[in-house]
Amino acid sequence: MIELIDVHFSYSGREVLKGITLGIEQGEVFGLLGPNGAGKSTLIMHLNGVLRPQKGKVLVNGIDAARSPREVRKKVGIVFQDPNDQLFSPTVFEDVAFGPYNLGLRGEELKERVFKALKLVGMESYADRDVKRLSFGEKKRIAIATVLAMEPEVLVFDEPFANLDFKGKRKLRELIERFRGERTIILASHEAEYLTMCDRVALMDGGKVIAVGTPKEVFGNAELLKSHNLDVPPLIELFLSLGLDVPKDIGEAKTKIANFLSQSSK
Ligand SMILES: Nc1ncnc2c1ncn2[C@@H]1O[C@H](COP(=O)(O)OP(=O)(O)OP(=O)(O)O)[C@@H](O)[C@H]1O
Repeated sequence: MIELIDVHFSYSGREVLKGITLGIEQGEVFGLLGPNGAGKSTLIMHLNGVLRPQKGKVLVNGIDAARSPREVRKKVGIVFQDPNDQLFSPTVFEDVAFGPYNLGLRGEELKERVFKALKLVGMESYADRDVKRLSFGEKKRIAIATVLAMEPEVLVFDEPFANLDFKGKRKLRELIERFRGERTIILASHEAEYLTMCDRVALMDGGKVIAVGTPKEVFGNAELLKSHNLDVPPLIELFLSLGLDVPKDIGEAKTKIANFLSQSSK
């Protein structure tokens, strides 16, 4: 679905992407893990042609993102790290309606699309609210809804869990599970904890891909993570030390522990 081939990018002569080659399959939940400044957001902005590689290529379903950004933007929806970069209308309804309106939706169809997206992030009662007066976490959930309302095939989330409360994080996890396999989902974070639900993870640092593998393969290498200034969450460390696979959430962690205890008592 997405192919990055030797992508290089510099800001004012300083190279921050140094030859990224990466393939992401259709329907995959893919994690980009890397410390601050690794180049995750810069890479993400290449996925819909906001930034263009100075060398190399980004292909979405075979379409060159730099050459056909308009076409690619219909396929790839990006939720930016800071919702203030994404929200600009007076009310929540208008902000969420903006994308589908531009896709040609009107009347009841538009209204249905907006409320469907708001419901997915648990914000349907916020439609008439003034965007400027929302809290940061509320804005973040609305920013997610603005992208969901366009129903893109690829959903990209840059640090989506940061600043969300318990309910916000739960809703986002539910959303990812709901779309698993159906849409391609890319999650960027500097915290491994939020990427355990991924099918595969790429570890990035210094504008390069250092490793790609399952969460077990990548997070299992604690020394590698620490050498790139990344924390190994205690829960992951515990599971790996017991020889168990990394659970994708607390529900799976409970099941794995229960099975482990029943096996050990036999
Ligand atoms: N517009 C810009 N102009 C100049 N340098 C930039 C610009 N945007 C980002 N950078 C620099 O590029 C490098 C990569 O930044 P980027 O935001 O892609 O990293 P990141 O992995 O997303 O980091 P974080 O986890 O902190 O969001 C950093 O050194 C950053 O300071």
